Order: sequence, then structure tokens, then C-alpha cells
Amino acid sequence: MASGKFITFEGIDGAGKSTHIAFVADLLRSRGLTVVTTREPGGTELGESLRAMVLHQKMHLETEALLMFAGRREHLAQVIEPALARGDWVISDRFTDATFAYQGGGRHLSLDKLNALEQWVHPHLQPDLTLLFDVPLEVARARLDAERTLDKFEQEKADFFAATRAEYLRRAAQFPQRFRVIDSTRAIADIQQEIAQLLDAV
Ligand SMILES: Nc1ncnc2c1ncn2[C@@H]1O[C@H](COP(=O)(O)OP(=O)(O)OP(=O)(O)O)[C@@H](O)[C@H]1O
Ligand SMILES: Cc1cn([C@H]2C[C@H](O)[C@@H](COP(=O)(O)O)O2)c(=O)[nH]c1=O
Repeated sequence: MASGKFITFEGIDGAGKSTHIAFVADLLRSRGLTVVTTREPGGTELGESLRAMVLHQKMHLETEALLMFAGRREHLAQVIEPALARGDWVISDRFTDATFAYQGGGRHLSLDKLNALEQWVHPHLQPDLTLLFDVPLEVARARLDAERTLDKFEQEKADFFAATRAEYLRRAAQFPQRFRVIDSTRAIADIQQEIAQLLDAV
């Protein structure tokens, strides 16, 4: 059986990552691949319940990080690992890089603690490809303000998003073999052309 691949989409809120999920899934399906699309927080019944809590309730930053990893453990067990074992391709709207960026970068939680949680929850699994949609904070903020009621994270101030974006870019530099940084200020069609080329190389 052809082996499935694990692709993650990352970026600060409003960067534009979710806009491209269906495009990538359709493109891969047109190549005869079986594709599972999913998201974090979420992806399972338990994960969606946790999502409602972490996006809308105030809590200690360590509680927040632990809930992200608790939901991820369930997501891996119920969705991601079985799909990859079947040879399916998995596209997840966010994964562990988001915890490093938001809880580590944005909230300044110790990266050592996050590394320990990552080692516990998925010691042997990393995405095959991580698309990091990168935009200046003002662009992301303008996109969010134009379209919806903001959740707990989206209401954070500019310095939170500056630190979150910086941690994403730091990780992209740390793991260049799996990260591809996409300039998400460009037109959607131009971005999708670049993504299609990147997928040819996976
Ligand atoms: N390249 C682009 N140019 C202009 N507008 C865009 C672009 N990409 C996305 N948008 C618009 O920006 C808004 C936010 O996009 P999207 O929901 O994909 O962002 P996101 O990064 O997934 O945000 P979140 O993580 O908060 O869900 C949407 O209205 C979308 O249509
Ligand atoms: C996985 C994960 C997510 N977050 C934050 C990032 C976003 O603000 C929300 C999810 O919203 P989206 O519109 O679906 O992208 O949750 C986080 O802080 N830590 C994480 O591990």
C-alpha cells in the first residue's frame, strides 16, 4: 500500500490557512489519494468539547497547554494514526507547532515543558510537511476584523501575535526539512499555485 502523508497547516489567526484546506484536499483526491481533513483543537467528539473550552474560557496557561495535548492524544488515537496506518493522507488545520507558537511563544510557557509533552504524546510522529502561512500582524488583524466575532485567542493584543509569529518562524528555521513558509499576503490563486508545486515534492 502507498504510504500516507501527514500535512499540517499553521499560522497566526487570520493568516489565511483554512482558506486552502479544501483546495489541497481536492488536489490530492484528484490524484487518486484518500484524504482525511481534520483540525486542532478538535478532530474528535472529545476534542471538539475541549475546543469550546479552550477557545472561550479563561484558564491557567499550563491548563491550556495540557488540554491542547490531551485533545491531541485523542485525535492521534482516533483519527490521525488509524488514517496513516490505512495509507490515507491526513491534512490537519493546526497541530503541535501551534502549541509551541501560541502557548510557548504567545504565552511564554517553558519550551522544555512543551518538549516534554510532545515527547509523551507523539514521540515518533512528526508532520511530513508543514505549510506555515505567514503574514504581518496588521494584515491578519484586518482579515479577522472583516469577517467574524473573535474568540479568546483572536482577542489577544499585537505583542501576543508578534511573539506567536516569531515562534512559528523560529520553528520553521529549526525544522527546515518539513516546514515551508508561504507568503500569505499574496492573492489566493498565487498561493495555491505555490502549494500545488510544494505538494509535488512531498
Ligand atoms: N490570500 C488572501 N488574500 C485575501 N484574503 C484572504 C487571503 N487568504 C484568506 N483570506 C481571507 O481572510 C480571512 C481569514 O482567512 P482564514 O479563515 O483562512 O484564516 P485562518 O488563518 O485559517 O484563521 P484562523 O486560524 O483564525 O481560523 C477570510 O475571510 C479569508 O477569505
Ligand atoms: C492547536 C492549537 C490552537 N491554538 C489556538 C490557535 C487559534 O487561535 C485557535 C484555533 O482556532 P482556528 O481558527 O481553528 O485556527 O486555537 C492554540 O493556542 N494552541 C494549540 O495547540
